Amino acid sequence: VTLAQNGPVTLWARDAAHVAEMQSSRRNDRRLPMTVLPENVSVTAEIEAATQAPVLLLAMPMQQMGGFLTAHAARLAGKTLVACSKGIDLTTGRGPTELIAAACPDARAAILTGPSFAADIARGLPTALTLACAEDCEALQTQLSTPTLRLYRSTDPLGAELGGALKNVIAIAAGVVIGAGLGDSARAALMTRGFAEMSRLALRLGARAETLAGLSGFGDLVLTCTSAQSRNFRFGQALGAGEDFDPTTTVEGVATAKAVSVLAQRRGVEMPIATMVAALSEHRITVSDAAQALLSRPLKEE
Ligand SMILES: NC(=O)c1ccc[n+]([C@@H]2O[C@H](COP(=O)([O-])OP(=O)(O)OC[C@H]3O[C@@H](n4cnc5c(N)ncnc54)[C@H](O)[C@@H]3O)[C@@H](O)[C@H]2O)c1
Ligand SMILES: O=P(O)(O)OC[C@H](O)CO
Repeated sequence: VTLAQNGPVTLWARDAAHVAEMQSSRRNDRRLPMTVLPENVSVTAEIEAATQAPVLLLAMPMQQMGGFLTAHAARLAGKTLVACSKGIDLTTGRGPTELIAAACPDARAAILTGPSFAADIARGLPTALTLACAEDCEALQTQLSTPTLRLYRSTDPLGAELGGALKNVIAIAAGVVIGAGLGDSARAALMTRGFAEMSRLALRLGARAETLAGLSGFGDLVLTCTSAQSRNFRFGQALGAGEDFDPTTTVEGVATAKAVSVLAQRRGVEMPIATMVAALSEHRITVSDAAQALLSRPLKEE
């Protein structure tokens, strides 16, 4: 919707019936109700039509990205592929740009990530994101920036995608704290220690500290841990309150917590909050036992 301010956009959906619905109503009520698609957004179910563009934004759930890339690798060859997904692939332990590099070695991979609710962007509310690519991406930054979407470029895609992935895990934990009535002070402590955990793992994997301190890490962590617009936060809140949550809602932090726990153990990095979120999400531990386990850890320097 926002990129249509810069020129024609093709929106691809797999389901022809849903495409027909969107073409006639000019809305995607299932995913972005109340937003009318601009005239120069054309909707198609034909992947051939969608992959005519030189630049493609990949915005499907993280655990679906690998399959999509493999299925369409030939059509994606040589394209600029901008991943918008946040997470770590459970099967390979890879982030979005690594999945792209593995499936489409001659495509140019970038990650677009940061504090952004789709509904805010679609409403034209001011939003800032990180666009990270291994090589300089100044032209792409200009092409994808709009009057209300301000992109900052980075050459640290690893750091940017780890920030986007890990913040979802901490956001679940923040939701649990609020849902369980443990209070705002506990949430602030958890966000701070969660940021320390995110940075510890990301730097061990080769990311830059300044990337984690930027929009894709700190910025997205603050947004997602403090807003009920966040599905990860709301999922945690329901978990903390012992309530059910709609299983059809995309909650990227659940799979990411699982993937991170394995990654952290393999690399010998302490990730107590992520490990606890994985255990809570799988109902292997109660909220009170999880809180007790975190609070009773040995005292240490900050
Ligand atoms: N919604 C937001 O505010 C927001 C903001 C920034 C980043 N993201 C990220 O975008 C990614 C997608 O999440 P979302 O919010 O759009 O979820 P969503 O549940 O709203 O929509 C997911 C879309 O992906 C499609 N899809 C599912 N499997 C697919 C496949 N195999 N191939 C092609 N399309 C498929 C679904 O049909 C649906 O249209 C996530 O990684 C999320 O973290 C979301
Ligand atoms: O709804 P969430 O929790 O997936 O958050 C959406 C975006 O990632 C916020 O930056």
